[in-house]
Amino acid sequence: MSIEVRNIYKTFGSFVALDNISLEFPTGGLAALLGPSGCGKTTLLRIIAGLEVADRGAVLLGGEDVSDIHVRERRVGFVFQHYALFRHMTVFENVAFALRVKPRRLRPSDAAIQARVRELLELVQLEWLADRFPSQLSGGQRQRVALARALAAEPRVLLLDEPFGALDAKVRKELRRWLRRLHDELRVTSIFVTHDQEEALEIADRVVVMNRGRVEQAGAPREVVESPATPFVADFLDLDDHGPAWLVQAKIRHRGYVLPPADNLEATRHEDCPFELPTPSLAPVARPAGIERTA
Ligand SMILES: Nc1ncnc2c1ncn2[C@@H]1O[C@H](COP(=O)(O)OP(=O)(O)OP(=O)(O)O)[C@@H](O)[C@H]1O
Repeated sequence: MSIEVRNIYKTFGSFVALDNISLEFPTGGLAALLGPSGCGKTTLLRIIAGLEVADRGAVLLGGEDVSDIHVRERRVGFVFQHYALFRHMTVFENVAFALRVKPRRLRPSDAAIQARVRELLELVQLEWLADRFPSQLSGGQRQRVALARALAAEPRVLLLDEPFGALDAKVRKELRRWLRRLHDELRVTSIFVTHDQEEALEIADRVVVMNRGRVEQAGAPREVVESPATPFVADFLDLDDHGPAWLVQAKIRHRGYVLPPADNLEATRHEDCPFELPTPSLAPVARPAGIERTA
């Protein structure tokens, strides 16, 4: 289901948190809201969810204006950075919760709930932990349970606010790739919030760069990296860390280097290169002798 926001304006007192935001998120996409702390990412996500009300503007799900529809009726799934699981419930019961609290006439039978929860736990690869309690899980496992729980309600769209923000870098990297694969399988229109450029560029198919309550640029990762629309975007995407192969190559081009032809590429390290090169498993990088300065 598509998501659209039209002319969203939101203030907190005299502070303008969102200043006339209009965006479209096509059905089945995985989009990232990217920007520095305080730029309005979470506020926009909460308005889409129905957890926050905009002063002006509209939210449309599948073309239908849901601005006045209560969060419960929007059928939106959320996963937050610190979205606490119910501590006194097992993993299984946490995931089953959304099904058990449905009104009686919509509630699946016990057998159907069992089957659905097993299926979801299998999807997030945690069926072997069904009987554990949240305190017996790692942070990454907890977030996967939170995702399974969000999916249990069969959301029409999925909103994730820094879902892996509290995890260490390695787990975070693994989980974001896993999320991408899961999304490829499910194709539920999803938006996630992050302040991590690499995370957004690596897994999203559309990146919205925000700054001070405004959209600076929205486009495919390659587009925002290769053709930043504003100085802010160029500056914000100037990554210290390496990213995927095409991103590293784009960075090389932007810094005044010309890449040698592809068959001349090999994984190596070059003293002149202004940033750390990726490991061979991540990407091919330029052979030292093949790199020419353009300026
Ligand atoms: N309930 C509130 N009352 C007053 N100001 C708020 C409230 N919620 C958010 N803000 C302000 O609105 C701005 C946008 O906040 P928001 O949480 O959307 O930013 P963000 O981009 O998600 O930041 P972060 O990456 O730090 O989570 C911030 O300056 C914040 O202080």
